[in-house]
Amino acid sequence: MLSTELQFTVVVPAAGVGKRMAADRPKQYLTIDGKTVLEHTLDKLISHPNIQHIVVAVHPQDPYFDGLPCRQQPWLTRVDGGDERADSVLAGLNMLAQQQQPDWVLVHDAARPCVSHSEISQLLALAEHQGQGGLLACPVRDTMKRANKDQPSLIDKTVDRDGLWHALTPQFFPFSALRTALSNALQAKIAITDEASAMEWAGHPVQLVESSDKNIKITRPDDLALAAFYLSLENL
Ligand SMILES: Nc1ccn([C@@H]2O[C@H](COP(=O)(O)OP(=O)(O)OP(=O)(O)O)[C@@H](O)[C@H]2O)c(=O)n1
Ligand SMILES: C[C@](O)(CO)[C@H](O)COP(=O)(O)O
Repeated sequence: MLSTELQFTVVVPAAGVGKRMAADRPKQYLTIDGKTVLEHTLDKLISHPNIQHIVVAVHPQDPYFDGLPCRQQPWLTRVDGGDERADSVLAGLNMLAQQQQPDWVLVHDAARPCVSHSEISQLLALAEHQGQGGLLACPVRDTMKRANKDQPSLIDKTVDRDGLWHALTPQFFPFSALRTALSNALQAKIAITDEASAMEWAGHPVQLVESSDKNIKITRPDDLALAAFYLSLENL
């Protein structure tokens, strides 16, 4: 059990437009049980006993965020997001660097409201025992195929799934190392789709912490009902 003296800050990238969801608004503002996906995620995070502050990266022209009841909470800071998720995360890290320079930082997708406190605690324990950062992940369970580049509906080959994992969030790293790695990777035009890939590129070891596959990222239309189902299980 983590000591509650250990308190952490989370950067939540929430500046996406949700193209794949194809809804009338960005998916983080779609609602489940009368609450937006973003609010579900923020409530889940701030109710964890070891989380004290959240920096949310929001699209500069976002018309929804300022209308959320939690907007005035002292534990919440807004920052303008960027063109890509990695730019939004870096904007949050740069905001934190001006305020507090924490030892460690969590990064968690706004679109992942189903993460559990126990999974977050398992990840945070890396700060006490390993000293190396890591991410929540779940092992691949299906046979994996790579499509033919020229004929995408044709299989090019089967990919050995042994040792393959789905990277999820939160991802948890020493603050200064992550900010440097992410900034340098973006300057080098490296394709960065999660924080771990920046840390890997910079040569840091990254730990895999097994997570439930309930910790889905709401991405496509069917995901919203699935997330609602998983959230309903939390109240049983
Ligand atoms: N420029 C961006 C792009 C994405 N995100 C956030 O990163 C998380 C994961 O990204 P993704 O699922 O790809 O969200 P979208 O980019 O909105 O989805 P799409 O790719 O379908 O447009 C989401 O919480 C999203 O809001 C962000 O903060 N800034
Ligand atoms: C960070 C992430 O959720 C880990 O799987 C994923 O890389 C986000 O990718 P997206 O294309 O921005 O959804």
